[in-house]
Amino acid sequence: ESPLDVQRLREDFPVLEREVGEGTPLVYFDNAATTQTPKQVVEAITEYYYEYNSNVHRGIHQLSQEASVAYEEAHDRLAEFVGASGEREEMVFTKNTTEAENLVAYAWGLNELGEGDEVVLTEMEHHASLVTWQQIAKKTGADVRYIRVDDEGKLDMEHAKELVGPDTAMVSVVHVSNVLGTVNPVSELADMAHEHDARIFVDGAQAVPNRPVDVEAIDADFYAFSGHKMAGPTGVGGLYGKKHLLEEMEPYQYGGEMIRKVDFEDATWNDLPWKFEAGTPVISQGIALHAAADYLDEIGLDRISEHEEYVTEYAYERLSEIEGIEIYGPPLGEDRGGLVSFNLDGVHAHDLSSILNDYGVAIRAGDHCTQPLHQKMDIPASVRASFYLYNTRAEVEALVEGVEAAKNIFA
Ligand SMILES: Cc1ncc(COP(=O)(O)O)c(CN[C@@H](CS)C(=O)O)c1O
Repeated sequence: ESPLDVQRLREDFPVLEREVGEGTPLVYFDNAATTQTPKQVVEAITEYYYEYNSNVHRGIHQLSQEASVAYEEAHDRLAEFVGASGEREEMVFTKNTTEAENLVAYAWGLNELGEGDEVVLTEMEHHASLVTWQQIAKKTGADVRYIRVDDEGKLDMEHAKELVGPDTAMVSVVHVSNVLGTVNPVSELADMAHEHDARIFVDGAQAVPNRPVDVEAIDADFYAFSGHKMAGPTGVGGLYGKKHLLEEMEPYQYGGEMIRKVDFEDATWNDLPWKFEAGTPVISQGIALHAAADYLDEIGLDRISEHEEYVTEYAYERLSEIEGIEIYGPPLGEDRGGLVSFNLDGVHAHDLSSILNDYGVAIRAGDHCTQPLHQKMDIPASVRASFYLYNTRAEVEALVEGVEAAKNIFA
């Protein structure tokens, strides 16, 4: 049984009542790309623009005071949401996970990396991490190494032990793979990195929305996530960083809000986290992200995780019954994210996704921003169904029906 009252929760998401095509009920299974947004979050945005829209950072007038307090408290709330005791000083708001990766790659990587240094990634990294560190390594003369992924889509930890060593300066690893669903042993990798005085960056885009995350228990040096993947709005992401690291880092974007004193010769920087938030920040988005964190905590992330497992294992089982289906990632019974990526023999992923669209099922087909992983798996693309707190086992039947239909058409 699911621990959630899904029918009640679905009332918070009007878009889920949508019909597509010729009156076909929408089955939204593209949550790893972006989740839907509950009324409570939309109302937080509306309330901001109707009642206290203003620029932040302490204008003298009342609206600016109210907006500043709300924006600052949103940082404290998201820090708490991921287990950061340093509150706002350890929580930078970015545009998304990708910008968080770039912030650390530029503000930390450009200064800390050089010839002889190594950045250790994994073969399952998203482009937000893989391309970013690959290009920063080119700029600094550092080398990149990739921890192998085995046939079950899990990290080869023996290989990780070989790669992480005295030349390692940074380990950057995805917490939950957006393709395989693999949940990586990020605490173990953090220990390995720290044994060699290296830093670890954890990409939590597919973890923070779906399971309790405690950055201090992991001992992550940096941890990134996106608001739009956790029932929040687009345009805001979170970068957790250990306070002493953020304090040592120079900003990589300059302008208003991030400065303290400026003269014609030089400038000094504002306190954390504002030092890393140049210009007018993501005000309404950050305030809405606070509402999203409250919404998810009210349900309970452990219950959301349990519900996702309930739907995912059913989808895995039902798809496995279809001849010609190949499912990627760890087998059932292992801890995995709320998604199933697969291919149907003889049917290109894009053809399958368009048939599924005819059945009202919204899934993703392509490389999911992990082209090297697909090259390694020797597949041009994959189809991915990804679930969230508002999906049901009954919806999985529409997915199965669509796959069967595609099989009859194409295979
Ligand atoms: C593991 C992981 N890491 C980083 C990102 C980037 O998140 P942004 O909010 O776009 O910056 C994503 C977003 N993956 C989307 C778009 S490709 C998917 O369909 O899988 C992700 O899954």
